[in-house]
Amino acid sequence: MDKQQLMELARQARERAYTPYSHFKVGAALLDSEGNVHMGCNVENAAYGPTNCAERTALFRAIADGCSAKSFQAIAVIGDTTAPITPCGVCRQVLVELCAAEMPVYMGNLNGDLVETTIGELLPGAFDVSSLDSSASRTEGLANS
Ligand SMILES: O=c1ccn([C@H]2C[C@H](O)[C@@H](CO)O2)c(=O)[nH]1
Ligand SMILES: [Zn+2]
Repeated sequence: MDKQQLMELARQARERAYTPYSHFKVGAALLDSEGNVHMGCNVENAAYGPTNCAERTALFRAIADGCSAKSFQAIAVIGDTTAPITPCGVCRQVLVELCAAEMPVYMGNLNGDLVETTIGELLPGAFDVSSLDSSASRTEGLANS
């Protein structure tokens, strides 16, 4: 499965988006370690806050289907944007949690533009599991005092 094929699946996932409020449809396709693809779309809510982005829908589906964190090969995201769509901050945080820093992230639009990056580039210096290490916090606390 190449990046164009994964993007085409994201494009198909986008058609299923539930967007009665923004009318802004987004699709995502997440390639797992076995070559299976988990598709996601954004799902909005009248209370706005509970809205789930396409990227997180795909990631959470894959975890619920039994995939391991950090085992994914790539994710493609597509929206009807002038420049290729870029994941929101909340999705970047979830991508950091569940994907390897160097995993390819393909960002596209309906015109066929495609930009490739990684979650490490999208969210440098992220707060992640290593940030919760209490001995590291203590060491930094001592260094800062
Ligand atoms: O990368 C993105 C950016 C936005 N959205 C959704 C959230 C909301 O439903 C709509 C408008 O922000 O697009 C996504 O799904 N993914
Ligand atoms: Zn998001």
